[in-house]
Amino acid sequence: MVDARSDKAFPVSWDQFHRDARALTWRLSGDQKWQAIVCVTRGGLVPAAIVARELGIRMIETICVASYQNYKEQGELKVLKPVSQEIVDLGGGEGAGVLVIDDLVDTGRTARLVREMLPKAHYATLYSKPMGRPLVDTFITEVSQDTWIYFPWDMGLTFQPPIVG
Ligand SMILES: O=P(O)(O)OC[C@H]1O[C@H](OP(=O)(O)OP(=O)(O)O)[C@H](O)[C@@H]1O
Ligand code: HPA
Ligand SMILES: [Mg+2]
Repeated sequence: MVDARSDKAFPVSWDQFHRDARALTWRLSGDQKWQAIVCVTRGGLVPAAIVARELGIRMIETICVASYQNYKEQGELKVLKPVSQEIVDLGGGEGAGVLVIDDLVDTGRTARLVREMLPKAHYATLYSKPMGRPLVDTFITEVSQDTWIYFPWDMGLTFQPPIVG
């Protein structure tokens, strides 16, 4: 489980995730009226649902990318479905007025690719690591590069042996 990339664990409960998603929404709820949310699947689906509910946004698009296989190993970045031209053209083009939501930025490779498609969009994540941070406009919590974030949908309740005994 421990490797050079991530020897610390940052487990996030459903409660914490929900609180962080609401905190992100507060930061995004200023004067700007978002025309649409683009969520980066699959990790962006859950935060996007919460943010969309809080901001009253019903225009929601996906961009489907995959890169991490076998957990923690990043492979080739694959775009399985790009964002539609209709969404790119909103607000005058290049994604202006569009809010991109993902669960986190790590190396920033995913964010860089999405930004090429939507250069004027606002990129928001719940969590960030130092390498990806320059690519995000708004985020809630930063963890170190060698930390692995465990999302609630990837975990379950397990018995913990007593500390003594
Ligand atoms: O900054 P990066 O190093 O590119 O990593 C961040 C991306 O990695 C994860 O997605 P993943 O490709 O594992 O797919 P998933 O969302 O379907 O889990 C995460 O949800 C981000 O989208
Ligand atoms: O720290 C992480 N946790 C879960 N998925 C990820 N994908 C890239 N980095 C991470
Ligand atoms: Mg993802």
